Amino acid sequence: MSVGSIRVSEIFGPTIQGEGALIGLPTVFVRTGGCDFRCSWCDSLHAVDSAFRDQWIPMSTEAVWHKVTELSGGKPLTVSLSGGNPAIQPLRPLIELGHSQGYRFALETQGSVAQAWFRDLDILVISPKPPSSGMLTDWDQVDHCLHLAAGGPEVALKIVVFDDADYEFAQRAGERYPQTPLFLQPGNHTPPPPDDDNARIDIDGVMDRMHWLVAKVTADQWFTARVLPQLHVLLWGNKRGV
Ligand SMILES: C[S@@+](CC[C@H](N)C(=O)[O-])C[C@H]1O[C@@H](n2cnc3c(N)ncnc32)[C@H](O)[C@@H]1O
Ligand SMILES: Nc1nc2[nH]cc(C(=O)O)c2c(=O)[nH]1
Ligand code: SF4
Ligand SMILES: [Mg+2]
Repeated sequence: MSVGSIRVSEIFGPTIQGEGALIGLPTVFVRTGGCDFRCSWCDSLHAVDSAFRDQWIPMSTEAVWHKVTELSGGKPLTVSLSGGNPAIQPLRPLIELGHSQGYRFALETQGSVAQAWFRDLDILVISPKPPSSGMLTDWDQVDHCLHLAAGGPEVALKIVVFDDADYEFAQRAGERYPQTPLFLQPGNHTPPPPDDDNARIDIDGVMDRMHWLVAKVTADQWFTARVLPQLHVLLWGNKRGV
């Protein structure tokens, strides 16, 4: 991979942002390839598992930007940077280029890698990984991400919840960052078959966890938490590129 190139798994859209603070907002996704985590339930393994490495294309900033402007018809919108972990890619020049043309940038990351350029984003979504993921969250790194973003983007936390232990993890995150909007997202259990466009999902399970989560936050009087399903999963299941 040449210096400065971005490892891209897929660029798609416009679609709507299906998760969290920007839910429903039209967006183009740039999904980078490669992740320093391997969550047990990751729904984007095609951008994580090295078995898919041959599908990750090193692209120049200009080439990525050309595709984004083509998909958006040159009309500025919010670009969603996801992955994999987009924080391990050299994205500063892309953000700079897009801003010069009136676009906005949202980035989703697990909070394991902090970058000075987080400050240049418009929205930073940190999604610390709860126990069910099998990953360990390093809160010092999450603190560092928030520290570097201070004075820059809007910041939100988005925590996937499958069970009680995950819910308690989310509560601790809420206590640690009382000023930061926090979104709870029910987990989608179905193992994602990344190449199956008609991938079926456990919609009943997602809905059960959604009901359960609403009951939990209201019973606990956790009145600052926001509970949202993955809208794109409700609409399109595990289909890729939507
Ligand atoms: C695929 S990740 C990519 C960005 C980054 N690696 C991260 O985890 O934040 C985007 C979002 O999808 C969430 N996610 C992944 N698999 C999921 C699943 N099976 N059910 C619900 N949310 C999931 C992640 O927790 C994260 O908030
Ligand atoms: N529509 C849509 N919304 C999303 N929000 C977060 C996504 C992701 O995989 O990062 C995602 C995605 O893949 N599609
Ligand atoms: S951190 Fe994000 S992309 Fe990486 S394995 Fe976990 S959910 Fe998937
Ligand atoms: Mg996804």
